[in-house]
Amino acid sequence: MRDPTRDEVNASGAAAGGVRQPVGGLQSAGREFPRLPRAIWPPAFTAARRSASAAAGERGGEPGAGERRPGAAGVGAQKSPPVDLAGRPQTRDQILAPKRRDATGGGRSTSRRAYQPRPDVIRAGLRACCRGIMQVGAFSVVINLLMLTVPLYLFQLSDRVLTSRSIDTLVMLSVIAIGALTLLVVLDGLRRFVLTRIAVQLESLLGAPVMAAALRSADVGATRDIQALRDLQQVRSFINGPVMLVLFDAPMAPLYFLAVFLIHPMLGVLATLAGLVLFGIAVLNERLTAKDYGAAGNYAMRANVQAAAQARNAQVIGAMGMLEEAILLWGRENAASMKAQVNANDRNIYLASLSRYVRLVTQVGILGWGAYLAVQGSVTGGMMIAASLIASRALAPIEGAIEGWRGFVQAKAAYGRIRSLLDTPTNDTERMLLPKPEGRLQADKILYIPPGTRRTVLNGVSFTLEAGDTLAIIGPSGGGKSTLARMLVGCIAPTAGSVRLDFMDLRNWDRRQLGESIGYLPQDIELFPGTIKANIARMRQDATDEEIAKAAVLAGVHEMISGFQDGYETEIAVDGSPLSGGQKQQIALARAFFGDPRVIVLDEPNANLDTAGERALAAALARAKRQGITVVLVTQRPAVLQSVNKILILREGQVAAFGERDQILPRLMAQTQDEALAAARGVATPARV
Ligand SMILES: Nc1ncnc2c1ncn2[C@@H]1O[C@H](COP(=O)(O)OP(=O)(O)OP(=O)(O)O)[C@@H](O)[C@H]1O
Repeated sequence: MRDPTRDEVNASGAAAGGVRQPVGGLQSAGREFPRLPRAIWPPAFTAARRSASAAAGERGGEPGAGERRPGAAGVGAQKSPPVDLAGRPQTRDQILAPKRRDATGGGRSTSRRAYQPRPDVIRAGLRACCRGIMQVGAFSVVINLLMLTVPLYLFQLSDRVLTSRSIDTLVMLSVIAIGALTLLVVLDGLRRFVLTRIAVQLESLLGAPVMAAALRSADVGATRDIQALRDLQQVRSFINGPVMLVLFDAPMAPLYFLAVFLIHPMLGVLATLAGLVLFGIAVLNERLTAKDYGAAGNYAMRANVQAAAQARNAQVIGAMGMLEEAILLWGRENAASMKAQVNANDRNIYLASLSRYVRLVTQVGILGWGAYLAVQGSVTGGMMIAASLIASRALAPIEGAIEGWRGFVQAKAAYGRIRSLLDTPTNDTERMLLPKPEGRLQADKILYIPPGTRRTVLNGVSFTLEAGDTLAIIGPSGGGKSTLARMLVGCIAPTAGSVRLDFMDLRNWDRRQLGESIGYLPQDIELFPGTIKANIARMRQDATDEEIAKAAVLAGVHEMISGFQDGYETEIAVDGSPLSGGQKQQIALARAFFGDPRVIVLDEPNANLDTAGERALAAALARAKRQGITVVLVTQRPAVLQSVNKILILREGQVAAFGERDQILPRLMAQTQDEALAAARGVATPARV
């Protein structure tokens, strides 16, 4: 059987979540992910591949995952002219310009859509694994029957061979036993292979939806961070692990009890009683450890969040000698996690030891009672030994479940977190692609109370910008400027009211199309590890060099980039080096200008700029205006106000003033003068604008 390629694994990721795959499949920074090892693949994988292709078809004829989209050159790759699905050359506008679906729902656009996770992604994932799970179940039934080989062999040796002294019988029985054991080992290996692939398949199906959901939850300020990805790995390890095999073996335990009963009812009663005692211990184990294991997991999660935050702030920690405090902060959570873990582990060890003791005593008990019955002539010696071995086999899954309980609890908790993350309602239903916006931006009575708080951050904010307007949002610190900026680009949704682009509520835009029409420079700039050009191109694989250069020129950073030895190919590290703070800001500015956006929101774009940088920014704003791009900039610096035509003053979440710059600026200056005079006289002035 042919092993699935990375593209196919990638495609299975698309199957559940409708993921738009990066052009070129699982490629990262020019490197290909290693192929999966050749091995036996369960037919479930083939089914998943088929459903993946079907899903790709459902999404409006997108090319299959891993295929190169026609015309997609990739950042830095050899460029070839884009062509449409029929092979006709296409311009970029034709590719990106949305095609409306006709009223009958036909003529669906081939333009890329926002990532649309399926609501039933977990169920789809489990369904795809169903066939593999059934295979493992079938293998387990046969394996558990074959497990009776050794007891039966012993029984036959003792009661048949030793009494008849027949070497032929011995040879025949030995051949049969070795054959059965060979089959057992092969099937056991096979079921482990299949489980490994089920685990990989589940992760490849859920990886993209979980990653998307994790990013989305981080977007709205949730702290789940990338924990969900760790959870997914935990679930995969569990599926691969020994406890999973125990779970498959457990349903066969009654068969063994029945076999002991058939040997002698009294021995069966003894084995069953031991089984009930072990079951009781298992229940007790669950009661005594679940809470502490849960707490240990939660503390460990918090410790990881602390560690990640500290890694991000490593320079601050180093520079200001905060290492001890940082370790203390992380260590507190970690210690709490370890304490809870030790508590639970201790109880688990006591109970696991008790369960082992019960099993061993049961084995001895069956042997002893068997010997008594043999003396009485009720059973033979071989039956006695076989009964002991079979009873031990019957009790093994319960004992294994107690020992592996921790893994089970942790995997269950991880799965629960993944579920709740994927079940979090999103606004990502499939949206009709709209005509390319012109840039008319409207905020209508926006109220914003951050989820989980009672604090009103924005209250009744309304304003309208025509395409090509340049608005400066100014106001005191904490007034809600950055929150408003994030809302204008659709990062957060208003609690009430709406933000509209070209009359359409941002929530009704296709997320990908909206993103392509918007440029955003946040206050805290993080560039991605990669080249300058990949960063400017928003990591898009289909960006052309021309588009990248155009964005850099528009943002006025082409000259600055030329100063680097490797120019656009300069590699940016995780910490942003070799770029300075101002240079990072300029690259992020070019990123905001990339791809012909119609609205650009810049949050303190000049915070790190020198005079030359500010001049470049002013020129960029002028160029944007000439191109009819609507620009909103949050600023604290008066210099940039010369480049805008509208000003909005935001104070305590409310619009204190909004209008043409030439009307607002004189009032602002008059107030500044009043304040300066009042400060000189030592009296406070009431806020006017
Ligand atoms: N998710 C949130 N939860 C609670 N409070 C929030 C949240 N987001 C913002 N705030 C509060 O809203 C207020 C406005 O924050 P915002 O960052 O928008 O202010 P700003 O005007 O941009 O300030 P600065 O000029 O200092 O950047 C702040 O007091 C902040 O604490």
